Amino acid sequence: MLAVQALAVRYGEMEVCSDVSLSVRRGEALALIGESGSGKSVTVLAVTGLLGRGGAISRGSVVLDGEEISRLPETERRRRGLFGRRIGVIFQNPSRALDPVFTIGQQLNEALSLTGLKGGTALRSKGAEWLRHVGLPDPEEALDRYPHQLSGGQRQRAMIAIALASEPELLIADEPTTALDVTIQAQVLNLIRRLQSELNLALIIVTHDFGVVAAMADRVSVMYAGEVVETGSVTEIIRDPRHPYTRALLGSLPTGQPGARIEALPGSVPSAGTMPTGCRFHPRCPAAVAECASEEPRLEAASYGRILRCLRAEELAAYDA
Ligand SMILES: Nc1ncnc2c1ncn2[C@@H]1O[C@H](COP(=O)(O)OP(=O)(O)OP(=O)(O)O)[C@@H](O)[C@H]1O
Repeated sequence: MLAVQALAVRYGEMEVCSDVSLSVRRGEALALIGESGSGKSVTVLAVTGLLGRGGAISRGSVVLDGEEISRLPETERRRRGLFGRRIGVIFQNPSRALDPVFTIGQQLNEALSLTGLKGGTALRSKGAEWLRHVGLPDPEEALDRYPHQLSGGQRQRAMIAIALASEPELLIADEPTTALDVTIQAQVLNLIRRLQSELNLALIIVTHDFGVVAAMADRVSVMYAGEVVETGSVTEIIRDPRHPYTRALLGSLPTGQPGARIEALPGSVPSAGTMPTGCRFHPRCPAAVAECASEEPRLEAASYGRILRCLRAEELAAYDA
């Protein structure tokens, strides 16, 4: 459904994504994980044509269902209905995505009319059906409410209903539950997963939480400093992470043992102006050798069926074996 190949994105002079390759099939869920600032959101904005002022795709390709869309200007991509119609997006903060001056029903109508549905009664009953689908209490009544008259969890559900009402082929959820209570988080994640499977959607879920990855996704792409560094099946990556960064991410999870030490990864993601030479992760990498500081690793298929960006991938795998 979506194939992003060697994508680079700039804001003015700053290259904020340098080499992002990922793909997702119909009916499949891909998680995009990485620390804050690794370029996850920028990747999503580039795909949807929402980079905004000063932002542009500078290299690479974005192919949506066979059509190359990265060369289209942002406005053209949006006008042709790629965003909203073929790609549904759920943002971290529903207040950003929902328009405060229109009722939930009016916003649902707009999405539904993209599918060709017309007529007040038909729109209203379909709108209520969507709200019921996402588990909103009193859907009929909720149609006439403004976003501020709903709770945070309800707003998130309404946004999911609006994103799906236009019947997109690809759903992108960017940290869809970060702003919610943990109990509501689980409900909303289950809801997204259920709808994704019922509607056979391609799903990209952006997160920095491996728990979310495990619960939601079939495959995962790990991002670091504007690049994808490892891609593979969720089960395999959680059981046997290969890239030193993925290992560090998984190693920094609390184990649940009282008093157990959490292995913190020292330092932070470098920013666009201060990228290290060679491998971008080398200054923080416990496995780095001299070569890592000078040679840029490419994203390559490793012999054991994983896609990795690490000069020492084969060597470390042999060592582990
Ligand atoms: N509008 C913008 N103008 C300039 N730089 C930007 C803009 N938006 C993002 N960036 C930069 O792009 C880089 C990647 O940001 P992005 O928001 O994609 O990270 P992220 O991985 O989604 O982080 P988080 O988990 O915190 O959302 C950051 O260095 C950020 O400062």
